[in-house]
Parts: sequence; C-alpha cells; structure tokens
Amino acid sequence: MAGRTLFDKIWDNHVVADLGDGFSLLHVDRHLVSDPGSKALAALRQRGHAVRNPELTFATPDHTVSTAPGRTGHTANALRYLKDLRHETHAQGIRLFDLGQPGQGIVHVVGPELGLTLPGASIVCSDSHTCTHGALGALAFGIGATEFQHVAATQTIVLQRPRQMRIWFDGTLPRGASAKDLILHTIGRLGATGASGCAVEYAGPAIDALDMEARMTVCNLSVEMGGRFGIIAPDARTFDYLRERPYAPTGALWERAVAQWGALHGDDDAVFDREVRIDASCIGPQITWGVGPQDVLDVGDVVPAPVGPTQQAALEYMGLRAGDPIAGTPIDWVFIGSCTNARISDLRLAAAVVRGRRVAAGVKAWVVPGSELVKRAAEDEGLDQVFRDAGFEWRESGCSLCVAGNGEAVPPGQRAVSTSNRNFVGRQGPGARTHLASPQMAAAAAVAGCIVDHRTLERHA
Ligand SMILES: CC(C)[C@H](C(=O)O)[C@@H](O)C(=O)O
Ligand code: SF4
Repeated sequence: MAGRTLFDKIWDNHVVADLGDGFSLLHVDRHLVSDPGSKALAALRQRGHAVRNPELTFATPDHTVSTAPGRTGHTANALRYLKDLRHETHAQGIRLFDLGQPGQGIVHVVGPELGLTLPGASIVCSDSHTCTHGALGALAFGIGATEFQHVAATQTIVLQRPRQMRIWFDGTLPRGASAKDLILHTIGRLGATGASGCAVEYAGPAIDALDMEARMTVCNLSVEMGGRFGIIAPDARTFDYLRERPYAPTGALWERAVAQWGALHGDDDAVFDREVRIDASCIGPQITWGVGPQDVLDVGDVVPAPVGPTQQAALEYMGLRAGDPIAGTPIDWVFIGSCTNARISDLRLAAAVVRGRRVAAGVKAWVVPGSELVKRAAEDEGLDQVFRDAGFEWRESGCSLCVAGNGEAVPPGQRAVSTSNRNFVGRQGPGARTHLASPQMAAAAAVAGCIVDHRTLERHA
C-alpha cells in the first residue's frame, strides 16, 4: 500500500462510513460556532432537531460585535445576532463564551488558545478561515449553512477526499520577514486558485522554525489560494503550546495524547497530487497592491504594469499608478487585528515597532486584539500602553475592520494597511482601499504615515 499523508491518516481515523466515489461520512470532533451561525442553529431548532453533541460544540460572538472600548455602539444587527446566539446556545446546551469572558474572541483565535483545537482532531465552523486550526495538525475546514445543520444534528459530515498538495519551504526567513510575508509571497506565486480544491500541507525547515501562532497565520490564508484545508504536522512546539490549555487533556490522558500526536506525520513515501518548493530565505516584507491577496509584491518593488482589464480595474480602484514605488504611498488607516494576525505574538511584534514613536498626523490606527484573553495578556505586559502612548486606539476583541460587518469601516476612498487576510473591493467598507501586510509593516505604516519597509524604520531608531 502506498504511503499515507498526514491528512490521509487523520481522515481515515474519522471515517464513519465509506460512501463510495471518494466520499466519506466523517466524525466531527469539534463544532465551533460564531454569531453568523446563530441563524443555522435557529433553523435547526425550528425543524425540531436537537444538537446531537452540545458538549462538542462551542460558541462565541465575533463578526458583528462592536469592538469600541466598553462595547458601546452595537448596531441593531449586532444586537440581534448576539440575542439569537445567546438564545440558541442556551436552548441547545452549548457552551457560549460571551462578551467579557475569557474564551470570547475571533473563533479561530479562541479554538487554539483554549485547547479546543487539538492535533489529529476534526474541526468545523461555518467560516472559511477554519483552515487556521490546521496549524496544530488538525483536519479543520469551513462549512456552509446546510452542512452546519447536518453537523449539529448528527456530529458528522459528508465530504469528498480532496486533492493534496505540499508546499515545502527551504531555508530560513530573513530577519524582518514574518509568517505573513511567507504566506503572502506564496499566494503571489501560486495565485488565488493555486490550491483550489486541495488540502495544503506546509512543511520544511522554514515551517519547523515558526512558532505556533506564526503557523496559524500561514494556515489561515490557505483559503485565499483556494485551499479548504491547511495543515502542519504537530511537533514538540505544538505540544508545548497546548500543555495546560483549559480544554487540553491532563494527567495520564495528556501523556497518551502526546504519544498519539507524535505519530501524526506523513509517511516518507506518501504521494501528493502537487508539490511546490519555495526558498524562504528570499522572502522580504510583502505588501499587496491590488484587490486580492495574490496581488502582492516586495515592499521595495514598484507597482506592476497591469496585465489585462481586471488588473487595470484593480489599480484604478486602489488609486495606484504602475511603475511607482509602492513604498511612500500615503495611508489614512491602520488595522492591526483579525484571525490572521491578532494574537499576542503579533501584538508584540507590532508594539516593538511602535514603542517610543507616534502615529503620523492624520492617520487613524486601531489595535483590535483577537480575543479577550489576548487583550488581557497584552494589558498585563503593558502593550496596550505602548499602543495608546503612540496614539493607537486600543479596542475590544472581534473581527472589526477585517470585514466591516459591525458598523466599523474604513471610509470610502481611504487607504488602509491591514494585518487581515482579504483586500477585496469594499471589504473594509464601500470604496475602502486595503493593503495587506504583516503586523510590523502595519505598525511601521502607522508611524510613517505611508507604506514603508519596517526594517528601514528600525535602522533609524
Ligand atoms: C462571515 C463569514 C462567513 C466569512 C468567511 O467565511 O470567511 C468571514 O469570516 C470572512 O472572513 O469573509
Ligand atoms: S477576522 Fe476576518 S477573516 Fe477572520 S473570521 Fe473574522 S471576518 Fe473572517
């Protein structure tokens, strides 16, 4: 028998029934629910179904909640979602991590930090960035509203085994380049559909060297190149990260779990449908110029000449001219947040750039921690003060400006550098222009008032 990939092994462990033609009925170990999921919960209840395993289902509001300090200014829409989520989770006996409680936050930040996300587990959430959890060696993927009801009612899901791709990163990232740069560069190389329909395994020395939160950043953007799953084999770093997390196993169970997790890696002779190799040592700080994460360049490069009408339209939307250096482009907003880059390590990286500096005149800069626990940890370290002293707004946790689904938006025509994962037309508000970048790059833009290579700021410090 041919060797199996890591993904194959986890898949095989979850098969309840083989349905033929590559389809399987899989057991779901964790169902994560955020506020948009309240609609599907309501629909399920109206059809008279109970949630089969409420103890495997966990909820928290993130998309629509206000992130204003003190949670003021909730929109009518947000209040409705919040009320529905509270009502539906209560009716079904589902654990809800509500506003102000440890455990609240962007669902993809919360899963790993609570130890709900575990190596070898299957994890679903009706959100495309569920691929984030694959960073811990989980089989994690986004589902639709119909699948949500199926999962909730049966704790299983029907899935066709996807094609598999491995991206192998040689070398080490240069100083000043981060996981965000690594994955943006990769998407730039492979394109928005480069991993369509695939489960993507990230491997190689440059991945091994990343800490857990950086690995989450990498897996988070898998879906931006069409991959429904991203996965990284768990290792000692993964186990260290999970030890003593609230929902991680303890005592003898922990020992057994680690022994099993240690076996979670692909066989040497496993075959992938596609293999890509990338040299991480050539990757510098990245910044997007267009309206998809694949429209990305090195911060030292010039805006490319458009290839075809789509890119021409992207340049017009972004208000950029081909041939101009991207560095030096004036900006109006900075958003440090989202399930890509709002964990404590991201905030530390951004704070290191900001410390002792001021946000440039006319720039609005927000830090939106990824979760209540991230917020508290940052405050314990005094990071909130570093940001506040510089003129940043220090906010409550949630999705906020990443999706502008909560009344928080970048005004039309204004230009933002954002640590999130989508720079689509109107994503941060109608007419808003978004440049995706790492936390260091976003922090540097805030203090410089323009797009800038954060390494050049460091030299002047
Ligand atoms: C609202 C939700 C369904 C959506 C997703 O699936 O990703 C959002 O989180 C996003 O990032 O665009
Ligand atoms: S932070 Fe952004 S990308 Fe992540 S779940 Fe929320 S809206 Fe989606």
